[in-house]
Amino acid sequence: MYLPEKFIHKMQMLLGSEFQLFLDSYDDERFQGLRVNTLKISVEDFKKISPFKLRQIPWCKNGFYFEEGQRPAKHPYYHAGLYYIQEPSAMAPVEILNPTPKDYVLDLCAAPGGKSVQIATKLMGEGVLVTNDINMNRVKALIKNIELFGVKNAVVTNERPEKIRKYFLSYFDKILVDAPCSGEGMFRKDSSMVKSWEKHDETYYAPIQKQILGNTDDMLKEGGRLLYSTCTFSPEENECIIKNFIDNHENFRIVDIPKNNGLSKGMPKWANGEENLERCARLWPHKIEGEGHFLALLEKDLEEKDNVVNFEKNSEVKLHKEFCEFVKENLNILLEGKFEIYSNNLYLAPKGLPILKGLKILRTGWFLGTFKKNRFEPSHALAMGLTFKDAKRTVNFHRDDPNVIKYLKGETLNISGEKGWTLICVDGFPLGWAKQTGNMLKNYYPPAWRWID
Ligand SMILES: C[S@@+](CC[C@H](N)C(=O)[O-])C[C@H]1O[C@@H](n2cnc3c(N)ncnc32)[C@H](O)[C@@H]1O
Repeated sequence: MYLPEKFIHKMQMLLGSEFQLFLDSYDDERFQGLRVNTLKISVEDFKKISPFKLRQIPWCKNGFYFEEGQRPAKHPYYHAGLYYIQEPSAMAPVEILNPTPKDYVLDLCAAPGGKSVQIATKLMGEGVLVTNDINMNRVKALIKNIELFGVKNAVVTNERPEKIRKYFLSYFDKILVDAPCSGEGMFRKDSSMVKSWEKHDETYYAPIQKQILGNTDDMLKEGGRLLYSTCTFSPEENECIIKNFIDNHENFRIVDIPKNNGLSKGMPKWANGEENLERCARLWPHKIEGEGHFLALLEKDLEEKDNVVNFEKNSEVKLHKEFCEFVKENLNILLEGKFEIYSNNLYLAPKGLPILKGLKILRTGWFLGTFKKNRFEPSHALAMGLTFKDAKRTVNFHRDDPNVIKYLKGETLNISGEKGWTLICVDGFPLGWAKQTGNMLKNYYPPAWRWID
């Protein structure tokens, strides 16, 4: 494949005798992966129903390679949110950060959300995930993935890091900065990255990365952990960024990332010799079955005095009668917690949020639906966060039933049943809403998500 001369020359200087192996890896096949959504199905159960041949990705328990020619994005299970398709190395950062249930986690550069949904599966519905991206178009994809995965405890924002930091002083247990970068590690996966590298190389990205990372320090709790990752090789965007951060933040230290499963050490000599940079990790395409990545895990010391911030709950919203009726008529579960209404949209917010007035928020927890004239219309996100048993009326199709694709294409289904909102499922997993009237199921699958042949 075509690689820019300047890039080849630089990698040759950096890698010396290893360079030829590195270069040869560009002729190897690229690896493709999917990660099982354990909010909806266990890995064991997914393996039993998987239509794809799967092989374990060593650094991610829920992650599997699938073979070239298989098309998991064109399967009803994808529309049921049973997995996320993700480049295998990109599964490593969240595994290393390792959020646990009840953690408050920030994903600062999150779109399109591959790592956010991975964090959400680790939180198992507890704690809070604040997931942000500066680019509004990309935030739309982020919202789609959060909803498809059935994530209920995420707040989605579209803000600059310097604004977010003011709202969340000493709030987060874990922060992920999956920084925008020159993308050298993705050349094999996506050759268009070469073109964008020719426009913007490390000299463009390093100052942006420095600035983004520099805004995270006081959002982290004492003892909290921060993971910085890129999918590029250039030391200027990796070891040098971490060295600069550590030099300016005495209360942070680099935590050693175990060098197993093919992970290699960070390279101190590429950043003026700071020894502890060895504790970072590099994923090299000639050493693992995946693309190039860099990871640094940082921990904030415990001595620092915490800023005292009062994360008071907002006042409870008085629930409209239409929503209470909807729940009574259509669901077998009670929805309890902190409800919030923004421009007629009803949310069930995660517990423990600070007051967020002034931030550009697109989702604050589980989006349940919209109040329309004298009625409540359930959202697609509500359907995706329910299980088969949670709805009073369901229609469950086998994955090979032609009605599945008809439904995903937005067509009306000629099926009779009891009048009312009906949860359409594939093999027991919700796909979305339909409304039964007479002998027809009127389709409420979101137009923007429709199946295209
Ligand atoms: C490598 S991508 C993130 C990929 C994502 N973490 C995932 O796993 O799907 C980097 C993201 O950073 C965003 N970004 C760029 N500058 C930013 C900034 N100053 N603050 C927040 N996000 C930023 C870009 O819009 C882009 O979506």
